[in-house]
Amino acid sequence: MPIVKNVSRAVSQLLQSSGCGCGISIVPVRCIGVSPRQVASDASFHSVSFSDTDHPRVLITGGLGQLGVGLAKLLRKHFGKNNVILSDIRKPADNVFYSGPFIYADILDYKNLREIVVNNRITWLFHYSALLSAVGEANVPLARAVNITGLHNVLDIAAEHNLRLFVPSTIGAFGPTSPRDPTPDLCIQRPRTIYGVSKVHAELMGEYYHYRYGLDFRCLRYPGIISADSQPGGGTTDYAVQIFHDAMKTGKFQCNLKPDTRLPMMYIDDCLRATLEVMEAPAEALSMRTYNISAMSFTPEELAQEVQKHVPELQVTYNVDEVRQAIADSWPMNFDDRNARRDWGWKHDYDLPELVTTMFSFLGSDSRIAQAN
Ligand SMILES: NC(=O)c1ccc[n+]([C@@H]2O[C@H](COP(=O)([O-])OP(=O)(O)OC[C@H]3O[C@@H](n4cnc5c(N)ncnc54)[C@H](O)[C@@H]3O)[C@@H](O)[C@H]2O)c1
Ligand SMILES: C[C@@H](O)[C@H](N)C(=O)O
Repeated sequence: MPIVKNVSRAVSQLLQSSGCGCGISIVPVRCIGVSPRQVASDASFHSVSFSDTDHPRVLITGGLGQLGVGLAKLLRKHFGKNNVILSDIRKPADNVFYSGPFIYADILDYKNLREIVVNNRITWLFHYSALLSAVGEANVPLARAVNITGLHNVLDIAAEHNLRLFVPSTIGAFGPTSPRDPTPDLCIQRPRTIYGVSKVHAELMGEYYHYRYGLDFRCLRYPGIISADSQPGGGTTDYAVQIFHDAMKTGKFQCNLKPDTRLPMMYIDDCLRATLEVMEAPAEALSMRTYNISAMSFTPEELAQEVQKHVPELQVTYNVDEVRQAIADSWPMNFDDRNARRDWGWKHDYDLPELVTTMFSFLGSDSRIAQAN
């Protein structure tokens, strides 16, 4: 296809997908000839070969954490194995490496990331790299670099190459002065962790690039995510995954949050499905670019009671981690996700009893397989 046709289709896609509905005229970055990084107006736009009938070409950054491998699996089912590239700075396990394309990508290396996007004709980018709340407090300079500088690289590359960009935010983007029960989409956001500050920054920068440059930025604020086959990366909600493993292995669980600490949570399948759904939603359906999504809220005590229905002998003790407790006490207790439900039909499948049953059936079959081997 001639380049001129490609570019004009890209521009019209970009204009259609801007969908801000705010009455402000959008000038895509490429039309004004100066990108946020001062890239020449004729540089590297040939990656735009994705039309509505094609599958997107996907890159996932930070893909070896709790969520990325599951996301790759879901997207590969929809778009084909070779259209979804998982990336990280860590070495993948054999089963991950052999399940589809994997590439080394450090989001702090702008040129490396740009080369990957260009050479692989990427059209959709899921930006999962981050340091989570607890590990972020333990290493603020690194969290600031990965979560803020890394995001800047991703935003610029996405704007230059006309990508559809998904960046997850979190319940951690709210703070002690936000309304906590429930927390709406739009309210005061003054988080007190570097993680939360960087996520508010990501929400605002993504929306700014959308309105300023027409970037197709989409963002969901995830609750704490619970998964059976992947480990959390150092957050405040990690206890809600660990309890299942300890219940199965030792029958004893020591919780690092107080028994009555209520936080929004979600099963990983709901989270990843929501992510795909918001990326596939028509731009005109999105009245906002950053949405809360919700499924359930519970306290450690309530989770333990539900777990004890499956493992009655489980003993739970509490040894509160002051850092995590202070973080949890500043976060939403319940999330108001009415806008996501109204705009693009978000609906969760898993509530607390279903989550617990699903976790045990997964871990149970997993441990039976391990014992048999
Ligand atoms: N898991 C949750 O409960 C949850 C909840 C809300 C939001 N989120 C968000 O979802 C995303 C994925 O979360 P997760 O739980 O999988 O995180 P994780 O901590 O498990 O994984 C993050 C990954 O980022 C990678 N990374 C670190 N520095 C990097 C760099 N310089 N370049 C490239 N990759 C780098 C790490 O190696 C790691 O594999 C994050 O942005 C997180 O903030 C997660
Ligand atoms: C909530 C979420 O962002 C992450 N699991 C954390 O606790 O930091």
